[in-house]
Amino acid sequence: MKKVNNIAVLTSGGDAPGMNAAIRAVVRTGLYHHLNVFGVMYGYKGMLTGEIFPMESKSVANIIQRGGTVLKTARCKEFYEADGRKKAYENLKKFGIDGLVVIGGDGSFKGAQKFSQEFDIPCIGLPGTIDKDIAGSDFTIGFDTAVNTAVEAIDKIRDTADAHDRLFIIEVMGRDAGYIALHSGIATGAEHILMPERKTDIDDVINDLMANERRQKMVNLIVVAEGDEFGGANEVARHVKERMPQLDTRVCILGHIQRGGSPTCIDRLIASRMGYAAVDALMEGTHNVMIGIVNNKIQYTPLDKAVKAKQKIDPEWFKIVKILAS
Ligand SMILES: Nc1ncnc2c1ncn2[C@@H]1O[C@H](COP(=O)(O)OP(=O)(O)O)[C@@H](O)[C@H]1O
Ligand SMILES: O=P(O)(O)OC[C@H]1O[C@](O)(COP(=O)(O)O)[C@@H](O)[C@@H]1O
Ligand SMILES: [Mg+2]
Repeated sequence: MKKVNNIAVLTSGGDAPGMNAAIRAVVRTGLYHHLNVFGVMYGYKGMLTGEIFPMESKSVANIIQRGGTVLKTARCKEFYEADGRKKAYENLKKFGIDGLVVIGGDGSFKGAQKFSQEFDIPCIGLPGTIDKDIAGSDFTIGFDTAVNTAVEAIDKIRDTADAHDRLFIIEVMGRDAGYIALHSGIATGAEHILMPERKTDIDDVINDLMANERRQKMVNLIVVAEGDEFGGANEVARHVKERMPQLDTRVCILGHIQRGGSPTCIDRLIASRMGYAAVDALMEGTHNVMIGIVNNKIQYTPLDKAVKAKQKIDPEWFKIVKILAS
């Protein structure tokens, strides 16, 4: 059964709440199976600089509830180049590492895919990103916490919007994916949700705002994903102010607050389960897959498929938004 002896774990790309719970699960499961477990600091950057150290059970004590990542994270330019990846491989080999768990987002998986094609170190990916821009899993580690943070913030914005009869245009994170916008927008009763997966029709937005004004619905919330092709909250606000200068319009960009904080129960659960499954996968000799959870079951997706196929948003959601905000 045991195809590996020395495994390493790292976190890469944007941090996400629950990454610590995933690290803990990988370390403790690895030790349970008598593997040597190494931590790599700062993602691929630490592989290049050789910041690699042995981990024990107590290295991951008291972290399940903490946001951020105790292994730190980074975006690493050198890893895009073959020379950089070779240097990283040589460093891993110095420690005899024969299996790697990469906790990160789509970019990290692209890197892991290249690395595992070039060298004889199998990689297992765990989807750790607030954006949920990865196929092969119903949830990504950090998404639920980020959405709940956004919901809490938007609820507060609604209070002040209501007090002043204002339109608020709220920008949430999501570089290429609108899931945070969709989930937080529906959960807070937003009038419009704008996201990269769907072309923004600004006339439609303005027409709705005009209709709301006619029927004296004065509080309006528009949630925009930062990656919306129309240009984000400021751009939307510029158009609205031009066409409806009488509206009292404000912009609020939620920003990095969405990346921090104690992970929700869901994020801790999926991180723990995925971390455990990652070690299983390495031990049974499975190579270069992402561990996902689909319909509450662990599912393996080849790394290249996880990053290529974007999750699709069911158009019915937009109908729901429109009906419920009417
Ligand atoms: N196409 C690629 N080839 C090699 N390495 C990559 C590639 N894309 C991303 N990476 C590596 O993964 C790191 C994290 O990717 P990034 O897109 O910033 O974050 P995330 O993994 O959260 O999506 C990058 O800084 C880089 O080191
Ligand atoms: O913290 P940075 O480097 O400014 O990156 C911001 C980006 O990271 C994210 O928070 C998460 O994206 P990744 O998971 O791809 O790292 C995006 O929503 C956002 O666009
Ligand atoms: Mg990404």
